[in-house]
Amino acid sequence: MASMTILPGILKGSVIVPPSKSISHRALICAALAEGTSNIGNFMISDDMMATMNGLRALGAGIEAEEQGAEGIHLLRITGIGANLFQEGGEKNHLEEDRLIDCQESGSTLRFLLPLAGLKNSWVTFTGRGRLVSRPLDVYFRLFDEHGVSFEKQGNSSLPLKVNGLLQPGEYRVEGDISSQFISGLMFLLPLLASDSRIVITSKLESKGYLDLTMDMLSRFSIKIENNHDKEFIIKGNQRYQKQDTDIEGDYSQVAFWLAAGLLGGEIDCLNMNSQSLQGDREIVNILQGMGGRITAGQKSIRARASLTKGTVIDGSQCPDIIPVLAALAAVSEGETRIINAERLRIKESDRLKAISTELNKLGAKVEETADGLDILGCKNLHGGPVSSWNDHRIAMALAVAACRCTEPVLIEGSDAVSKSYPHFWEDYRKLGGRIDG
Ligand SMILES: O=C(O)C1=C[C@@H](OP(=O)(O)O)[C@@H](O)[C@H](O)C1
Ligand SMILES: C=C(OP(=O)(O)O)C(=O)O
Repeated sequence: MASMTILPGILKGSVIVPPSKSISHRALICAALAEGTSNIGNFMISDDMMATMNGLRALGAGIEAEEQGAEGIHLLRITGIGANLFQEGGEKNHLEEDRLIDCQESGSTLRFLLPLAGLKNSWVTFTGRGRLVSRPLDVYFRLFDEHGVSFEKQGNSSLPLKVNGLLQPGEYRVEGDISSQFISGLMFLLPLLASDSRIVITSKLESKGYLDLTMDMLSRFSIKIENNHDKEFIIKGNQRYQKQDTDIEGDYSQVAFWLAAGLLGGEIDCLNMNSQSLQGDREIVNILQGMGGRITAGQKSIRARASLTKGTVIDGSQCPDIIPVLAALAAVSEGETRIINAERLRIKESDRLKAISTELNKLGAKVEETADGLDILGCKNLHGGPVSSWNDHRIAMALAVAACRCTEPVLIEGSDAVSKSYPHFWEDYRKLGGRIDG
């Protein structure tokens, strides 16, 4: 496990925000299911992306990557599985044999690729590590029982998991408040089945913006889903993905770190953004402005300038991934902040409510965990000291932002966790003037 020491100081300058991880997963999967070759530009190969790329290769897709510029950005050429997936004995029909898919620590990879294993009558084994082995999968287990897929696992942990198709079309009743990833996963698969299906949402729908991203990418690849007021999704069977070229836009979950850092003392220009994006984490702009942050959003860039931010109430139900960095900012903002409806943060790469409150408090913050969120009383500065990332990329990056307001060095243990979504985070931190040892 690597560690880094961040010396006191502010960040200033401009940064090219990495491409959206969520959109990249979706573009990869759609291209892999299409007939013919699709090109995906501005694609960054992080650990999670590698997991999805390798998983799709195991299912039969061809994926080649060519460097497209600085900082790990690539152009991918994806030869889709297309109709071969359905032809018994087809030349590229790799699903005839047992397949192994290592999802590493990526919840999206596991939950998006699992239903695809239900396209063929052969065993596919899913593995993973870290917290992924205990993140919830019960929704799928129930649906697999109801729709004709066998699975085998050992004891209480979900992984390794062996699955054997064929998933049957029909009615899929899914809770809306555990993970939207189950719903996205079904949306990728159900259009390929021989007859129509519908997904019925049985409780409050959270992380809804991620379903919008899924349906948007599906429609770009010619797959249609009818949305009945986010309560029911009607999906015709026998649809076919059509190849498509696309470029990935900047990531609003990642820009959140740089915007918060900009408000804490410097002035940061964040480039490569799409002001019309469907990403739910675009809400970061409104939340930061609501806290008094001087944020100026243009068509393709967002600027954050040093500001005296104030506490507020933040509802985490639709934008879970930006909560850790908002907690870090709130810890050094004037007054109280309440983060509510954020229970799902407990089932991410760490229990993020526990992780961020524990680590910010080590730095001298005043954060209390509640059942579904955090109560934070802002301080002018934090002192610094040793903290842990809990092996969670978003905790590591949030602590790096908090370090901008620390009077002493901050030692982050497990700083390499950033490779899950943003492998060159520390280089960008340095480019913005951050002083790092290690
Ligand atoms: O679909 C996606 O790309 C994601 C959905 C969200 O998960 P939940 O729906 O489980 O909240 C989010 O936290 C995750 O980082 C990415
Ligand atoms: C929770 C995350 O991703 P995943 O669910 O794909 O592991 C994340 O990136 O914060």
